[in-house]
Amino acid sequence: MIELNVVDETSTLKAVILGTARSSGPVPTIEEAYDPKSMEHIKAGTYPKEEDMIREMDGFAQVFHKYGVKVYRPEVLEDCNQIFARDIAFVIEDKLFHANILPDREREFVAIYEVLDQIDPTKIVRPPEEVHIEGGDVMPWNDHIFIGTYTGKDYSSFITARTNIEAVEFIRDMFPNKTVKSFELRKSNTDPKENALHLDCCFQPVGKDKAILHKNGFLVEEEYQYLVDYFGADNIFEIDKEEMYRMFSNVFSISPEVVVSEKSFTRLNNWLREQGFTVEEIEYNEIAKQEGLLRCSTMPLIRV
Ligand SMILES: NC(=O)NCCC[C@H](N)C(=O)O
Repeated sequence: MIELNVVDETSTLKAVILGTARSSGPVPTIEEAYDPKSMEHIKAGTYPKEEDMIREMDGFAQVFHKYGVKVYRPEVLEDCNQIFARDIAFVIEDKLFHANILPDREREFVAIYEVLDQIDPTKIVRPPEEVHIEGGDVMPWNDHIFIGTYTGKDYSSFITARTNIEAVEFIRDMFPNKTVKSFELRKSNTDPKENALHLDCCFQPVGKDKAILHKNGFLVEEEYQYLVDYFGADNIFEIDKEEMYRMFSNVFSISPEVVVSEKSFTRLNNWLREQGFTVEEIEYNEIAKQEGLLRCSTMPLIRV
């Protein structure tokens, strides 16, 4: 049995699901794309090739092996994009939540049955249908749970809005002893530089008390300020629009000391090293073309 345990973003990782780029299907049409960065690359003829994405994900898997992390991969479904394991489910404490994800992505969940079969069924929670939620928007952080959301009346017009107010209330009810803090995120169906697809596209804690943050990803200044005050301005690495677009906030922590990052994120990687982190640099810029990076490709099961 897998004894689920995740209470933060950075404790030492013991078991994780890593998505797969195998059989991810033909290049989608613009109508089939569900994020603006993929759309941009479809239009430009630069959509990533499957073989390149497989190579990048294999590089990520090798880092996990180096650190003794147990890695589960989804069963490969034919012509199905299963790269972003993060969004289909998430673990808080000892429960795995089956996300009510964008309908276009629903098929991805069944493919992790190998993991589901090893979890006590009473620990698997399916939120009610009206609760829209994706793991990229959910971050347990000790006595807090941070959640990205969008509550505008035009919610349904944004394919980039994945977590609604019902989700925030649902998580609040599930964890009455935690502070559930929600953040309104900036959404754009067409401009990836003005779109925080998920909370992890504009914010992520690293180490024990630091965070990467992008102000323009937040619609409400006080909510952005909450994070600055919570971590302290000196502990924040603020990224600009271009860096958000390149997904600087979507690195991934293997422990409070070790962060996996993209090789080309020089400014961030230097800052991380100055702060005393070990930075495991890998290539991931082809996957980045689909508006997701390292955190998005993983679904932690056990951190201790
Ligand atoms: N947590 C994340 O930000 N996941 C990235 C998902 C990217 C994918 N193209 C999507 O739009 O669902």
